[in-house]
Amino acid sequence: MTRIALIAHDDEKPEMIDFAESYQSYLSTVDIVCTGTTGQRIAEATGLEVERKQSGPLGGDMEIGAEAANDRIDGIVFLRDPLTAQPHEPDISALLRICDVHDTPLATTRTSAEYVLEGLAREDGHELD
Ligand SMILES: O=C(CO)COP(=O)(O)O
Repeated sequence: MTRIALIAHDDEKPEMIDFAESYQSYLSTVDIVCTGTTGQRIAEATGLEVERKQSGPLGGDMEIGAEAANDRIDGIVFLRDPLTAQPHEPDISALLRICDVHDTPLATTRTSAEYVLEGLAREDGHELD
């Protein structure tokens, strides 16, 4: 089954929830994996079933990166906060790098996230509303 990672920094969590609501019908057909707090917020807001890793600062980005390194992830939406320094910046950079290495589709903005989801949905033969 298609496996999609959803990750958002704190300032971007409202945007991520809005995004997940917009694509809820498609997201309900795939496996979703999230960093801890993002997953909790998405599950509460949408009722979608999500697998939650550690929170980002506690290693969640690295857990998702490990899956990307094993080609287990079909796409990642990572809404980063471009204006706030993160204590776990090395982990974030490592995740982005491993996506480059494995050609894992990665979106870091709302519009690029829409393009990635639309591409994955098309591959899955899912009609978006
Ligand atoms: O920090 C994050 C990604 O780098 C996100 O972690 P949370 O989803 O646990 O807030």
